[in-house]
Amino acid sequence: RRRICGGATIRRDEETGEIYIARVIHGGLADRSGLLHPGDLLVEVNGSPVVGLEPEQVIQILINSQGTILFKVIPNSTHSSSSSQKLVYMKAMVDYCPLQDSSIPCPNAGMAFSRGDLLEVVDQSDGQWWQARKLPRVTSCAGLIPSASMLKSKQREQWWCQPLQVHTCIRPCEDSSLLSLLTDLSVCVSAMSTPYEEVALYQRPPQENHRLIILVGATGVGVNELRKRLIKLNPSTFQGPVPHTTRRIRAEEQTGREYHFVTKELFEYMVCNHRFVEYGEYKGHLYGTSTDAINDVLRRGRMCIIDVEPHSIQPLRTGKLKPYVIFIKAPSPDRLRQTRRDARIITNYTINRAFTEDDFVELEEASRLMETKYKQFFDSVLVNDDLQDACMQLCSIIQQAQDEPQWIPVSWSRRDE
Ligand SMILES: Nc1ncnc2c1ncn2[C@@H]1O[C@H](COP(=O)(O)OP(=O)(O)OP(=O)(O)O)[C@@H](O)[C@H]1O
Repeated sequence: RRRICGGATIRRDEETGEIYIARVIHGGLADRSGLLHPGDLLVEVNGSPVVGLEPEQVIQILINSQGTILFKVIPNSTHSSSSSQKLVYMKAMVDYCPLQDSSIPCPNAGMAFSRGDLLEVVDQSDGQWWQARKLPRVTSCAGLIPSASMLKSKQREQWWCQPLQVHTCIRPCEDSSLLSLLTDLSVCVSAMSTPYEEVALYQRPPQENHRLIILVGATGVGVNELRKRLIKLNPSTFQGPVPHTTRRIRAEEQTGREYHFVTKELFEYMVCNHRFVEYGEYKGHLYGTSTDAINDVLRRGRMCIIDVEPHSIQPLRTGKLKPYVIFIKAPSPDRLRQTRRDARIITNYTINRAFTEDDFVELEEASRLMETKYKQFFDSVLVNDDLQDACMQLCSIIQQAQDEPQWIPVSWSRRDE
């Protein structure tokens, strides 16, 4: 059994009754003193022998002590300096709460985190429990988090033991298409196999292609409007990929400019070969955005801006595209009503009308759900309040994404990716 005391956890050897320092919490009191190390045998606390005591009794001695606390320890001769450990950075792809985890040796020393949090892992010497701090750093003291393998087995356990959880996990929030359902399932499965994603700071070398910029947001929040405005603002820098379509070419159009006009057979062939990021049907014709069209824009040295459904982000997360994902978030309900007075809801076939009260409620809810569900994939969140402001903020976020160091998965930098 283990308990925490002054930034260290202790454990009792059940055979001998001896009390040992189990781990020293990085940045805590004991760590800063430099005097206690994992494996040290605790002999006395303030002159009282502790051998044979329960860890709780040792804690009680500490609680009752006033002023200086005196430990008598026999140092662990084999301990290796923890300061020599390399810092590793991880993005959490799952949520974790130590207070709901019965297996944690010491819940008080645990650190809660949620999907998308950036963790600085300071100690991986234990195969089961690591020590980490959240970034940006608010405290110098680290907390216990389950190791990747530990978290994987916890996730697997939850998956198999709680069928209801699986159901919740895969329930799509904004549309119920089979594709969305399957992609949600794949997001869950991938979070189970990679609960932490190792990340590193990446600065795009000037000669390398720009990072793909992905905009996502709930229907009607203004993703398309922002994308269009951005491209209009600086068409020589920002560009959208040229989509493919099976509809007939019109007199004023040119293939490869407005669209790549292709036959239905070729389109279907491309679908089968996974060449589309997204595709769909409109008035009996097929339309789609291909990865080749994205690469065309990037190869020409431009910044490619696309807007996709959130379930299309995962397949785009590759070392070649190094996508930077910006979530376009709905503003507060009041601001939504004030700013969208002249806005129009336009959907595929027949609808082109002003926003109603129900639309505002739905939009706000959809935006909130989307953020909760996919936040681990977002690099930045932009509130689309005043349109001009949002457009300017978007420009500056994109500039930073391209020119300043950003956290990306380390796997994206590997040559074999
Ligand atoms: N910040 C804003 N202030 C006022 N009106 C806005 C703002 N952002 C977008 N709009 C307007 O809201 C309406 C919906 O925007 P838009 O078509 O870009 O939504 P969308 O998120 O792309 O939706 P969809 O996914 O259905 O295409 C448009 O009339 C657009 O001009």
